[in-house]
Amino acid sequence: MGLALWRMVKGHRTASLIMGKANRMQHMRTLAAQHKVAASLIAMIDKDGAGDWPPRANYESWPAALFPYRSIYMELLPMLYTDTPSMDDNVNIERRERYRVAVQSLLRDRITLDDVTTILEEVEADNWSTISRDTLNGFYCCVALSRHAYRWATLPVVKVAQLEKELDFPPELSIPWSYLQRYFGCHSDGGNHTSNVLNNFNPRSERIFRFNNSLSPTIQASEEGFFRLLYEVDVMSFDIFHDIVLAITSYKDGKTTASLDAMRSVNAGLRGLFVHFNQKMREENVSRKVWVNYVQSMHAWGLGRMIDGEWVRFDGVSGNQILVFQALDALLGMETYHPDADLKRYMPAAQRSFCKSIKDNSPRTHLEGTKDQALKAEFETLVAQLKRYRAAHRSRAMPYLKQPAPERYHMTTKASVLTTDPSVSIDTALKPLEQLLINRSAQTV
Ligand code: HEM
Repeated sequence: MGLALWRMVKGHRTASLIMGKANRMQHMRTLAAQHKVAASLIAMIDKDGAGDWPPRANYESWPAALFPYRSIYMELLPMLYTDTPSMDDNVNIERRERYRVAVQSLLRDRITLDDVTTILEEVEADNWSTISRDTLNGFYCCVALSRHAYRWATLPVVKVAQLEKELDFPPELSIPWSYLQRYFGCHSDGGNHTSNVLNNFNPRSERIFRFNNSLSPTIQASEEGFFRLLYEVDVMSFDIFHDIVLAITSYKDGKTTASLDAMRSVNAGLRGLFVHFNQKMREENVSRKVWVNYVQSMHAWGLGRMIDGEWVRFDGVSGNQILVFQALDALLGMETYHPDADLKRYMPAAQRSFCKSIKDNSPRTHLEGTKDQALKAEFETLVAQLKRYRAAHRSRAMPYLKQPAPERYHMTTKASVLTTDPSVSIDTALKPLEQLLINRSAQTV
């Protein structure tokens, strides 16, 4: 099902509920005055989303002080990327050095850091006269991706880059990042799903930063197809968030039938999302042959540093940071997939708050006997659907990770390098990650 067809089906399924995104948004704003869960959704939409969901990211009206960041990334993409990575470490070390020196020199020449920090100080003081929230989102994406590009400095990822454990960033990339980390309440040195994936689309759903400049149609289409699939998951999620809030607040207000309608709508929304996932996570949309090295590479991280006497290695961007699955798990009352420290590293504060508020207010544990029988059944349907989704995700995802990529060690964005031992097979190396997925499915009850 394409997004257009999904929109038609969705219009039909929500007939008994509030129609149209603007009306739904307005209704949430009204509910926010009385219900914490609605208030936390609105707070998230206003802060991370710049007034919408998926987040709005503006690439048209940037303050002059920030604009060079964008042009430097674009200008140096041909130096960052190659279709045929070398198997020679020395060649790759040289390439990495060349890219980093070029970045440092352009940043130094074109960026006036004081002007950048003045803007970010204003944001910190909640003064939006120089930059709008949607422009800040675009800038968040740009700095995050520029940091990922600087970190790898050779795409596809190669072994010498994977062995790097620690890295100093140029001040133009490190100082703004600490402001952005504070503003979004998200502490990883690397980017996250919001900064790298969602904010990389403008309001016309066009993707701004690409990670390859290959002429290969398969590489181009797979990069586009994969990130568009992820973005569209969040396009579909807005209605699910709305319906989750409606299910909770209606129940609290004693309107059991309205709560039941909303839960049915949550399940219908997830069904639509699941169909979309099944149709787009396919060879013709995202090729297995190129995904691991040409699509996923950029979003890994795998660098660390000492924090309070402890070595911390940060993960890269993973599907595990997608909000809707965390929101649905919270509605079921499940523990979070991420431990608390990881949540703070990889999920913006407003998104964490929304999920916590769903969990704190979910009616599931209060459902009683025959009165709430139908609602209980809808929760069971949600469990079954999520389990089905998790099984499908595992069986679709694993073959992508098992494709040969001789220029690199086995790696995933979460675990970084899995092993440097050539005698360890990819199946063995991936076992612990596959186990995580199996465990999550078993915890879905
Ligand atoms: C080639 C594509 C993909 C691969 C290879 C892949 C691989 C993985 C792996 C290995 C994990 C477990 C480790 C971790 O937490 O990062 C994971 C987790 C996860 N992925 Fe994916 N994934 C892919 C695409 C997707 C897509 C398209 C979605 C969403 C539509 C998604 C959603 C998730 C979620 C929600 C989790 C957390 C576990 C859970 O809640 O069940 N992934 N993925």
